[in-house]
Amino acid sequence: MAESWALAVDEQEAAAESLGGLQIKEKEKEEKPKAEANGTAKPEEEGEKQDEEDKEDKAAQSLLNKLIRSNLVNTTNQVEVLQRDPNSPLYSVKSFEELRLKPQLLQGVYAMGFNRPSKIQENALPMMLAEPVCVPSGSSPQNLIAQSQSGTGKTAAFVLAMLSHVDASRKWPQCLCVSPTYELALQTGKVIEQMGTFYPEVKLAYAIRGNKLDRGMKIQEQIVIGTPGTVLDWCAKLRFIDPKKIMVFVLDEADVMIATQGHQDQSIRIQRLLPQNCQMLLFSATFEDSVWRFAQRIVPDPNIIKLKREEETLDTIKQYYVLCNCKEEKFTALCNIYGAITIAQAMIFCHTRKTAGWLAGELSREGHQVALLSGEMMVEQRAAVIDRFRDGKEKVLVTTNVCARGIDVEQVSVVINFDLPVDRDGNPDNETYLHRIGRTGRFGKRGLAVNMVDSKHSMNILNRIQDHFNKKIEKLNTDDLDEIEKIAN
Ligand SMILES: Nc1ncnc2c1ncn2[C@@H]1O[C@H](COP(=O)(O)OP(=O)(O)OP(=O)(O)O)[C@@H](O)[C@H]1O
Repeated sequence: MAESWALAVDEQEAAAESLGGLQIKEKEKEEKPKAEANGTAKPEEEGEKQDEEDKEDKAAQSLLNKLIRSNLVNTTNQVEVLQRDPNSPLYSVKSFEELRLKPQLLQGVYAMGFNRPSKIQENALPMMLAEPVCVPSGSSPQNLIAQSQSGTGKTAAFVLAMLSHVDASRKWPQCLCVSPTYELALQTGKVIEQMGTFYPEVKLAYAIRGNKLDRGMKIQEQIVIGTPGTVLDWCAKLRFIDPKKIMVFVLDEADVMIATQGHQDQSIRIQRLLPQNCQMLLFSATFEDSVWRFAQRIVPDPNIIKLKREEETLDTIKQYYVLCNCKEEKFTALCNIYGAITIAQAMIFCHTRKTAGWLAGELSREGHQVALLSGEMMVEQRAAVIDRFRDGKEKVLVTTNVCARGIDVEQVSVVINFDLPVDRDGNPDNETYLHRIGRTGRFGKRGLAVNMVDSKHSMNILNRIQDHFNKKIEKLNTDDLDEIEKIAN
């Protein structure tokens, strides 16, 4: 059985490599990047301590979301629009034709399988495409700050705006896009290349570490995408780009940007080099005060578009807890649950990598097809594991919270908190609890959540979670098969 577990891991890793993430991985090896952006582990130190250091990594999470997302996130919420000039009519479009795009771009949009603009695109696109971009000095173009959760079509929107604004006959950079990390820049670059498939005259350059150019060179590509440090060097120190000729400046993932030391200042310094009539566009998945303050420094006189996140609720979830004394007992309880009810697919959350690894091994020995998401995996490997699980190739996904934050696997109806979610100070992490087991209105299917409690402390955590949501979490006796069977009905 141990071999089969090892085989399963090999298989998962092989799947990850075939994803094409390899290219990034090799580059990373060459250039010895910091561990910050790619979700790779720090040098191997055994044990729980390291797991605790396994801190949330916004950039890695954002990349993971991009890698596993193939569709738009649907939301029933309405877009809020604040126009710079409240007297001007509010334009929104329901089709891409209405935007009068260049035929090559319309073809690119349709080839990507987009039939109609997403909610955020309906309002953002007409604003961003409003002509002329280069307005006479004295007035400014339509600047935009847009916030909506990941997967709502922001990247596609600003890529289309950049491609629409370039003059392909001019051989110098006209659009500049900054992304928080090397990997995110590559990912957005791919979207630019894809959408521009039928517009080959427009070229793209990557201002990212490792892309060394000869001194004195001038970039001829019309669009440049990169990370703040390299973009700033290329504009200011090395002068590969004449910032005064930039017409559109995009700052993507502002919330991730400000979480990285130095990026905020570099972005502001880039922005200061740009001409007054350059269109400034800023995108963010979240909009806490710090992001808002940053946005206002980068984007003068903005239009603002916001789309609220679809809230998750516990209304359609049956919640239980099981009392145990140790992890072995928790495992037995889990086996009893599996023995009593049919579980199509389940996600199991552990606090540490070590527990997750142990549990995955035990489950595998019991004959389950198990997928393991672990912190030492590269983001591309994690994406491949999630893809396989979504395709039903494995029936159980064991993971730590850090790895699974923000991931939606719609078909999962059973969630097991093998360890309860706590924050770094050991207090209940209500938000994570809700996110693990909650459902949005769209997936209002019934779900089942089982919490394993193994100490007074975790009982206390559970009680506090229960009080916070004001929803009863029932006790379940997993030694009583009849009782377990009932919860499935
Ligand atoms: N109008 C559209 N119709 C159909 N699919 C779309 C449309 N716009 C974007 N998509 C697809 O939806 C997914 C999410 O879009 P996009 O990456 O632009 O969102 P985002 O808000 O930028 O999210 P993230 O910040 O995670 O990148 C992508 O797979 C993209 O190809």
